Amino acid sequence: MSDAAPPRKAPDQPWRAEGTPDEPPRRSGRLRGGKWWGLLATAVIVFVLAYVGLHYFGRGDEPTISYTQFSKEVGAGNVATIYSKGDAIQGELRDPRPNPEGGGEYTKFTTQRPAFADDRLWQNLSSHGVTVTARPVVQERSLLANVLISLIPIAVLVVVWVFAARRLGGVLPGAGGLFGRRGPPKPVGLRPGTERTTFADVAGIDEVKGELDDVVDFLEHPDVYRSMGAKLPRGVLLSGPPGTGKTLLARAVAGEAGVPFFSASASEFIEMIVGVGASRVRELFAEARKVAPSIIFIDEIDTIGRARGGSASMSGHDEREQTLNQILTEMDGFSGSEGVIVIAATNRADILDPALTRPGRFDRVVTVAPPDRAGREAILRIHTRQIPLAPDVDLTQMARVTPGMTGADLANLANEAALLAVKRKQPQVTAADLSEALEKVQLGAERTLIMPEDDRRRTAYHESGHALLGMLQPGADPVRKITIVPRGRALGVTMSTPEVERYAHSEEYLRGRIIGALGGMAAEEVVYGVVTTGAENDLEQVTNISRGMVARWGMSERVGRLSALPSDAQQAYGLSAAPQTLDVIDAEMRRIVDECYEEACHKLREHRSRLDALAEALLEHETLEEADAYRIAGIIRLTKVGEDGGD
Ligand SMILES: Nc1ncnc2c1ncn2[C@@H]1O[C@H](COP(=O)(O)OP(=O)(O)OP(=O)(O)O)[C@@H](O)[C@H]1O
Ligand SMILES: [Zn+2]
Repeated sequence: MSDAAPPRKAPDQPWRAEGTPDEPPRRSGRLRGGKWWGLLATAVIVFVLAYVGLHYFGRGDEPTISYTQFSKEVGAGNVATIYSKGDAIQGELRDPRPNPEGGGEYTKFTTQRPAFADDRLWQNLSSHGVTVTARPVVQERSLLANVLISLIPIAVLVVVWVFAARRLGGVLPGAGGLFGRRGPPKPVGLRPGTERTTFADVAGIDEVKGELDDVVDFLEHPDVYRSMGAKLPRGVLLSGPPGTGKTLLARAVAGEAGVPFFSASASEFIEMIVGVGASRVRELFAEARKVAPSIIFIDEIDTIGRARGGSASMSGHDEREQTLNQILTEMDGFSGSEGVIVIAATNRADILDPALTRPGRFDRVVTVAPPDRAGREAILRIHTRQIPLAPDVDLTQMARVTPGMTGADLANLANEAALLAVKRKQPQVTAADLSEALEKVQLGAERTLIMPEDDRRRTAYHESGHALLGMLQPGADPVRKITIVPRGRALGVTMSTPEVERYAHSEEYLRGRIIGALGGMAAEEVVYGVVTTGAENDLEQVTNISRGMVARWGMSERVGRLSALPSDAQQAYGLSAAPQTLDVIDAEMRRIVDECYEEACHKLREHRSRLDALAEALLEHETLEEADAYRIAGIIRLTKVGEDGGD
């Protein structure tokens, strides 16, 4: 939109767009546009006030004369015309008279007839040839004036509205619609001098950054990818609890690549009338395509993307579905080389419509977990970059006492501490400010799951049990990472992946897997004597592997070398397992699992000091990488010839 273009009518847009710092013309265009609006609004107000003033108060040339004076002039035959309304009289003389109030002569005048006057005025007027008009001009004028006056508050409101709307970047519903904040994407939210967000502003989620690296690379060099005919992800779904930095990450991807960033919240699409959401989605994508490569960020995608068949009201439901379909249609419509990448965020990935995660849509799902201790320290460093810290502040210690807190919580913590320091008129933020702020933030941060200390300890032992047994089994998949940072419904995770892809598994390997999976429960039993409910997933694994061993892979003497559980194809031919066979399968599975559990407990007792060491290290660091885990457990990882050794 050129600077002086007249306001165009357009639907308001629920998204915000941010240019990049390399696009100054657009930004300054918006600034000048703002001034122009200000000038116009001021001019309108001045004009209205002046007009009203002139018409309403601007009759200083008609002096008010006394009724006595007026009667005298009538009697003298000097009154030419009068206009009257009620008892108010306005009139004109034939010959000018000296003003009784002083100030020269007058011909026009106004006066007021007293209610008690009993002077047969009408006869008097007609006998002296006065033209009498009963609908005075003054009424017409005051009507106009009244209209204008009543317009003033509206005008003021409108002006305030426009300014507020521009300030808030279109957050006010409808304001943009009336006043045409349309045209090319406006870099709202990027004030001059604001630095762009980059990966340097994001800490504690390095894996996630790693997963987004190629997206950045693609946005930076779309031509390279295009000339190779390479297809790129169209949609990335960031899934994780609130405050873990999903929005920040999306913005950082745009910042790293130096491309425009459009952000919208899915809930904003569906607040309005049916059908509007879909058309807004269309507009949003059209705008993003115009300036591609670019990023569209859709927050709270679950509000429109939840699996169909929910209990929403009819119209709300329709609107949601239409909006969702429009998003899917737009994404399907990408040729894949346009360079518009959609990043969506949710904290409920579990309820999303599977249509969203189909190939060609949000086919890359990236989990964003709350940070571990080292991550929290890094985040605290980022958010205290601008804050002068007293020498007694120890961010490492701060990270240690903030388990479970997210990036947003930590940012809030740093800010609260700074506010306290300001209130106390200190030159620097001290350790005392930080710990007081922590109390305040923890009280307020209900959404954060802060695990009680004994639950953390139990989780640390549980994961250490899995990990240690994984490390002790000869030939088991190496342990890659252990963490007690909660992810989704899991309180902790131990990851082990094979060195090379395996296609056939020995019985020993499978038993090792079962022992490892039981390691968490076994550790709880060894250390606490009782087992908690955190092992559901472990038991699922155990069941699957043992059933396979017994019923599929012929690893049980009693069942024999039979495929005792018919496959789908076999079932189609009417094959099913005999009830006796099922009983035997059951008994054999139990035998294997019981043996494995015995062995797990036995091994953990034997290596109790290693178990303790791992658990303590986990409590301290929350996450252990492969090399550290093996070092702390004091286990030398045996590598096969030709493989790269660990550390
Ligand atoms: N990993 C992080 N590194 C640095 N700062 C972070 C991080 N995570 C969160 N923050 C801080 O918290 C703020 C809020 O995070 P953000 O809005 O990106 O979280 P979110 O995951 O999108 O949350 P929500 O689901 O509530 O929208 C960020 O602007 C940033 O200041
Ligand atoms: Zn477990």
